[in-house]
Amino acid sequence: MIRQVLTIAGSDSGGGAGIQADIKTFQELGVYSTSVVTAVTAQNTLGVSEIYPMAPKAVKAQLIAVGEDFDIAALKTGMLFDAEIIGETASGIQQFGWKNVVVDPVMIAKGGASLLQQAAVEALKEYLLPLALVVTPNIPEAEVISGMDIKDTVSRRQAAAKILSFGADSVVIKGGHGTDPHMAEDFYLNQNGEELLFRSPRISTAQTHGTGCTFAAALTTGLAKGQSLYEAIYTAKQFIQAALSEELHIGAGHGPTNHAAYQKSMCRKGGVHHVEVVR
Ligand SMILES: Nc1ncnc2c1ncn2[C@@H]1O[C@H](COP(=O)(O)OP(=O)(O)O)[C@@H](O)[C@H]1O
Ligand SMILES: Cc1ncc(COP(=O)(O)O)c(N)n1
Repeated sequence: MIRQVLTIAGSDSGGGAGIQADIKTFQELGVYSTSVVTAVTAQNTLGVSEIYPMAPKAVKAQLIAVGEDFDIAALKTGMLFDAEIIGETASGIQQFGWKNVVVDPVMIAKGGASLLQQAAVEALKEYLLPLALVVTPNIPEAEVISGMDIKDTVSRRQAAAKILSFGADSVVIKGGHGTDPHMAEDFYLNQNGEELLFRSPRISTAQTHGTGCTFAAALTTGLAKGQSLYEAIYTAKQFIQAALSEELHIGAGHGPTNHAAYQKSMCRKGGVHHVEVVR
């Protein structure tokens, strides 16, 4: 039977991030996607113009509809917007006993719009992080959650450890916002103190809308298929590398990544992107 996954996230009318990026990624990687919409954003590659959060009871009703009928092998959360929606999300995950929970703590869109209310950060730490198998902040999000500045590899490790103190099994601090001009380096740390670096050549492109959502969705797919966390992160890194490599050039701003590029690269001899793993 096809593996079933769930994304709990916001809608991006521009189609590059949020629920739309997740569903495209799930489809490309061969799992069946269900979705719980937390907010509707009016958004394109130039930015977010308006946000309409769903009523918490509408989020709850969607969670129950999915939970009562589908066998969810893994799920990801994205834009959750406020503390009430975080509360409903955490309750739903607990009610249905869902495992393989990937928390992408979406806070700020690339154009600067706030996708999570400041007051909700505490709710995220208290209710959602303890349920996470892995939490995938980018560098600014990791700084907010940990309350620490990340300026080098030492402070990155310290921030990761602080994030784990809120109860997630593991963390990946994504490196898209890093300062290394040559490498996009994602740092993994788990509760046993095991750490890994997943490194790919940094691609010079402005077509980066939805990179975080796409990476987390690919990771979620790997978990749903029974891959180890290591394999799932590795494949997700290959997926985003392919999606950034073959630009679509859509829209006038930060364009979307190319969700079809990974499958195309699989069909080409030597086309799959190499990821360096440093232990
Ligand atoms: N220019 C780039 N070249 C290669 N990989 C990138 C680039 N930008 C981001 N990535 C990768 O995309 C994924 C998402 O990272 P990031 O952009 O930090 O997340 P977010 O979209 O949440 O800000 C990570 O695996 C990161 O290493
Ligand atoms: C609805 C929604 N969710 C998430 C993001 C973040 O996008 P990114 O993956 O580029 O950080 C977004 N812009 N819109």
